[in-house]
Amino acid sequence: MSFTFKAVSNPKSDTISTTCKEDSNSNPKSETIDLGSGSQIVYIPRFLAYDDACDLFHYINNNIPWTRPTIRVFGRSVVQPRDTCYVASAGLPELTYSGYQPQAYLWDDFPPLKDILEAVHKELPESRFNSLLLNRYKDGNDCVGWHADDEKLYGSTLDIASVSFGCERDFLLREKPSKSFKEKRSDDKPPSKRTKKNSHANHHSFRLKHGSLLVMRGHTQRDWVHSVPRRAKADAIRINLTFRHVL
Ligand SMILES: O=C(O)CCC(=O)C(=O)O
Ligand SMILES: [Fe+2]
Repeated sequence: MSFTFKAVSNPKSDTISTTCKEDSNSNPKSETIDLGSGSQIVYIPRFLAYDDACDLFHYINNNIPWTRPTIRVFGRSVVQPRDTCYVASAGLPELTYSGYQPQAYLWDDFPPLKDILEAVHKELPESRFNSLLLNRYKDGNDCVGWHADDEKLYGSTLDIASVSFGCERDFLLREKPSKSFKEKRSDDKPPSKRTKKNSHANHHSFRLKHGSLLVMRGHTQRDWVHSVPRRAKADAIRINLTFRHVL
């Protein structure tokens, strides 16, 4: 099964889809937040056309072999509060996080995921992602706690591209407390844009829309943590794909 969708956000594309009429005037095409010290967030609310994102949501929801693993958190075994799956190119080092090593599926097992990867690469031509962590939040009780994706196998200045489907959820970013390392760096620059009304200097919040793309760039994993907190009012499934580059 393969989809022939096109990302809608790339103005260079000559095949811009017009299937999504929703919010067409109320969303900017792309928003860049400079977090300072070489970290940025890029948010594209309508990366995928609405209908394409719906088709992909159903495919991923029904065809991915979701598991809800037990992980180690502060020395305790806990069931991860969301479903997960891992896809990676052949021959990469194995991923381990929180004492858990997910089975790596191949891109060829799920052709529509390759189509999304291709759309992401088109949007971010300088990126070469070779692995993907999938998360499924069944409702507002499912979440991901504060963390940074700073595992060694990603290297020090990775970009992570995050595509969301289904129920809108809040994605929060908070600066790590210790700045001693950053203050020694010569490329320290004050952030240029910290004016969003839902953002404080060291705290940002995005409501991630169906079909959106959010990119964490540069030193975001070194200097910031992120989370998707529980939300009592979220009563539907959200799926999130995070594309990463394993060295
Ligand atoms: O669901 C999200 O938006 C974020 C997921 C995440 O942070 C992760 O998989 O590391
Ligand atoms: Fe993460």
